[in-house]
Amino acid sequence: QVHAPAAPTAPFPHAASLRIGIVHARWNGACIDALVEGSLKALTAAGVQRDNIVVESVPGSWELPHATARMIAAAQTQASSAATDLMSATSLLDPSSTPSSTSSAPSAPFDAVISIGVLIKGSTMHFEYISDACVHGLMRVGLDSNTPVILGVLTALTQEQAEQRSGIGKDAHNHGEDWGSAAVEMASKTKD
Ligand SMILES: O=Nc1c(NC[C@H](O)[C@H](O)[C@H](O)CO)[nH]c(=O)[nH]c1=O
Repeated sequence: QVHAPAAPTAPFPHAASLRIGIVHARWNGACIDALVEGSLKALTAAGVQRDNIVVESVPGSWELPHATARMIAAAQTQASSAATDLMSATSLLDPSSTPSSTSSAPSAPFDAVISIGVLIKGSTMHFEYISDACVHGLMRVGLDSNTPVILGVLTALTQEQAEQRSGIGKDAHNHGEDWGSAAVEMASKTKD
């Protein structure tokens, strides 16, 4: 089994301020739980604050592109509307004005999102169609939103393959850890 290249050793100075989203499907729950935990482990080990990681779930991998797009868009809208409120409340034209409410600082958009799903081949072509649509959909969401979307979708031919890549079993490797490292690296690139 080929492992991802080691993450760059350079520390990521912005890690403590990064906001990371994780969207995960619920099919094949044992693998999903392990992959999410592996991603969280790598993110926090790199210095990302657990409070800055938002985790959401969807029924299956088919729903990942839509949910990922909505998670990114919601955070961007919330951040821009909060910033607008702040600006309108402290009008530069009227220095005496003060913020109307003690609103907290605008919530920031996500710096990267990890989309996690586990697809296992069955006896029909369902697996192929969902896998293809999901992977291409996630690529499009990342490009359209200009937010790094990390591909955390296992497309396994057998249960054993899925478990091996979820860190379950002898000599298994949890790919969730690689996805967490990739998220920090890509998110940091937009901060540098
Ligand atoms: O069928 N197998 C799988 C699956 N099917 C459900 C699909 O993603 C979707 O949720 C439903 O079709 C409803 O839209 N979803 C997975 O994540 N893994 C699978 O292995």
